[in-house]
Parts: sequence; structure tokens; C-alpha cells
Amino acid sequence: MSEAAPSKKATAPVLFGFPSTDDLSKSLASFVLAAQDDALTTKKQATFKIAISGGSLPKVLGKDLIGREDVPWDKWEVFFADERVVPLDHDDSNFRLNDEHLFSHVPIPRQNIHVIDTSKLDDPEHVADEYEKQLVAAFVGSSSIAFPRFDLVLLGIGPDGHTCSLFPGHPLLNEQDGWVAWLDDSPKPPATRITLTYPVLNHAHRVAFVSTGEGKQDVMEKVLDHPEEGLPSSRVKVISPGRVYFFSDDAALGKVKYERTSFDAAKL
Ligand SMILES: O=C1O[C@H](COP(=O)(O)O)[C@@H](O)[C@H](O)[C@H]1O
Repeated sequence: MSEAAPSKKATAPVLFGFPSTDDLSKSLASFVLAAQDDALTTKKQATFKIAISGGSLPKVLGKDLIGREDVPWDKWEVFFADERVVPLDHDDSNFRLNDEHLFSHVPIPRQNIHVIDTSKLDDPEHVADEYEKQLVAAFVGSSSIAFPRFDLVLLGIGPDGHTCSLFPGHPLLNEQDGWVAWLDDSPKPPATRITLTYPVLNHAHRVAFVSTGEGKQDVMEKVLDHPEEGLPSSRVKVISPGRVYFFSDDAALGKVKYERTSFDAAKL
């Protein structure tokens, strides 16, 4: 995975389709490790900075990463693409989901997991500010740009087209300046959430959406074949040479006409 200097253009997304979720998980693990190698070996960064989502993603992600002995887990630095403002041990917590499916199985140092501290349940603005401070501390010195550049952001796609906690028609879709935003009117419970903003997503080196199952057929068709509808997931346009990738199974792609690319880890 090599890159030239950033320009303001976005390149067309790459769609990888897989016969099953198991196949998808294997290739997703290879993709994540290629991004990790790019950061640590090619760019010689001290850490691999990855932001991850909740929902259905952690299970698919953890499946083929857990148990790998060739991963320098101590060099992973993990952030959250979004979080629900609930206690971290709550069933709805994105931290909890990732802990269950990944963190508790691999030796990522605890201080390298940038948990969004949700203890001030009634003050999402404070929660968002504190998370933004964590991002500033982690990214200062790594670049002179106005936004952090994650090596990889892993996102889900809700049936309504939302991604992170960016929902259709919500004013946060227009946020241009902040790194982290909060909302207390999410149409999907829980109502109070913290999310990365579009400019942060769009400055990443790469963003990969993961979407599986028949229940996602309609939304995948809209997102990939009708981006002009402007669903939140279609609005992620990573600045070139960064790129957007979609990892989906055949079940989710049942109605999609967008051209698929065959997955080849060696060519990433
Ligand atoms: O609420 C959320 O939903 C999205 C999509 O979840 P999925 O279960 O349909 O994959 C998820 O990516 C996000 O992190 C979460 O907060």
C-alpha cells in the first residue's frame, strides 16, 4: 500500500464481494494487516492508527485477527469511529462489543485503546471534547494538516444508510470543522452519541465499509448504485490518494450493479 501526496479529489470506491461472511472476514484481516504494514514498515510510523465502529463490525473483524501470532499488537493504536453514550459495560456500548470480539483476545496495550469516556452520561459535549483532546494528543507531530489522518477507518452501514453516528438528514452531515461531534437526537437508540466527522473520515489514508446479510440489500443498492441520493455512507469521499473500500457478502449485494473488484491482498 503506497501513496502519493494528497490532492483534494476523491477516487471511486472499490467493491470487494465475497460468497460468505467467513470469506469476507479472512480478506478483511489481510486488508487490515496490509494497512498495518504500510503504516509500520513502509511509512515507519511508531504506531498503526485504526478507528473502528460498533454494530455488526466487531464480530466480523475479530474472527480472523484473533489468534494471529504475527501481529505486532503493541504497535496498534485504536480509536472509535463512534460511540453510544452509555456505560462502557452496557449492551449498547461500541467499546463493549469490540472488547468482547477483539480487545479481550489480543494483547493491545490498554493505554493504546483510546476509549471514549462516557462516564458523564448527561454531558455529551464534555465527552466529545475529551475524546477530541485524545485525538489531538495522539496525532500532534505526525502531520501538519488540520485533521488527523487515520491509517484505516472501519465503518458499518445501517439499514437507513447511516455510518458512524451520522444519520440521514441530520445537521451533523454538514459539520466541516470539528473532529468530533455529539448528538442527543439519534433516530436509532440510544439517542446520545459521539461521532467522528466527515472531514476526519475523508482525511484517512483508507476507509473500509463492512456490510453483510440480506437485510442490507436495499441500502447497499442505494449507497453504491445511487450515491446521488446522498445517504450518509455515500457521502464519505476520502481525499485521493486515500480510498474508500466496501467489503460485502453476496447476500448484501443481491441488488447491487456496481462493478466488483476481485480481492488480492498482494495488490493492495
Ligand atoms: O449504531 C451504529 O450502527 C452502525 C451500523 O451498524 P450495523 O449493526 O448495521 O453494522 C455502526 O457502524 C455504528 O458503529 C453504530 O454506532
